[in-house]
Amino acid sequence: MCTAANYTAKDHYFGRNLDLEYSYREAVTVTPRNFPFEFRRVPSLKTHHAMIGMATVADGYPLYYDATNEKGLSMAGLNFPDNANYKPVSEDGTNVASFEFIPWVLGQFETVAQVRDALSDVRIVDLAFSEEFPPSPLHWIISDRDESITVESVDEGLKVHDNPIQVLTNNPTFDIQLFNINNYMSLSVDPPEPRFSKEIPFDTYSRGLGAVGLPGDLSSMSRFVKAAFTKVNSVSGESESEAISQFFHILGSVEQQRGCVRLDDKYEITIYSSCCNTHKGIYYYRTYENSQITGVDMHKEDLDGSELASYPLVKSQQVLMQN
Ligand SMILES: C[C@H](CCC(=O)NCCS(=O)(=O)O)[C@H]1CC[C@H]2[C@@H]3CC[C@@H]4C[C@H](O)CC[C@]4(C)[C@H]3C[C@H](O)[C@]12C
Repeated sequence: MCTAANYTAKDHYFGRNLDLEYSYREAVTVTPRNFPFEFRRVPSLKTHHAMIGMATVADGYPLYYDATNEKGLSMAGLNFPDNANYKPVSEDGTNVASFEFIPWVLGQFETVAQVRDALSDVRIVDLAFSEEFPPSPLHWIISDRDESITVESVDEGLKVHDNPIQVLTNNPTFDIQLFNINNYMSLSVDPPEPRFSKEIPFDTYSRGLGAVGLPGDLSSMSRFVKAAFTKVNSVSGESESEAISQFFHILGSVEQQRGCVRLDDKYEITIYSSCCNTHKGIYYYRTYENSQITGVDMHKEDLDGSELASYPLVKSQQVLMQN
């Protein structure tokens, strides 16, 4: 399970939690403009927009989980088991393999509007990167500063949903996630007005009563509602420090603590949380054990080069002793 979100203060921020019980050796990876992107069934991109994000690099190829390009367009893949349906390669249309989708989009486009147009003849095809990396069942959120869409390749074909909440989690399909939000329309950050009955002497004995009913469990529908409530009501100062702190608190509202979701002999945890300043191209992250925010600035790399730059995650806790 995972959660992705957007937040806008002075700059725009995009990031996600990766919730899993194991790690794929992910690293913060910058792909410069002249790294040759070869694709299986669509023309390669010899030059393209540079991008930064979290990836497993396999045979020199960045398998991105989430990334942002130098124009500020961002994209993340989140688990979508049983619903994702990738298609066989066809003679017509634009056949993009699921593992190519992030580089193919971020390599060429600057805005969600451009992506929406381009997707009209795209089919996500069921080609594997390798035996070690078969296709994962994913759906995607694609965002710029102004809007987000959710892209789902399902039995009926490719669905592109507007995502006004700018949050994505996992199952069920996005139309159901959006509909489910209706159940929570009366939640509020303000103290409630008693409307239950005039007969009962209600007492606002605690702060926060306006949002009683907001789910707190870690299921995917509940995380969608919780992250949406936190995100749409979020307030912060405009400085980088205030904005990224707020962003990590939005993701923190749905993070997974070890022990709460059991998978056979393991537990699902939030392996990392990321927050990219999409304007500055700085990718910040925290890991389950490292609460310190670590950053990688894409503009410190040679973006006209052709070699990937990869930064393995700093995973151990950074404690600042004060005496
Ligand atoms: C598993 C993760 C989602 C986390 C999640 O939701 N976990 C709940 C599991 S559960 O549903 O609760 O059981 C997803 C998110 C992004 C994915 C990578 C995308 C690039 C690449 C694509 C290739 O084709 C296959 C390998 C590849 C490295 C992918 C591996 C894996 O699939 C990643 C990490």
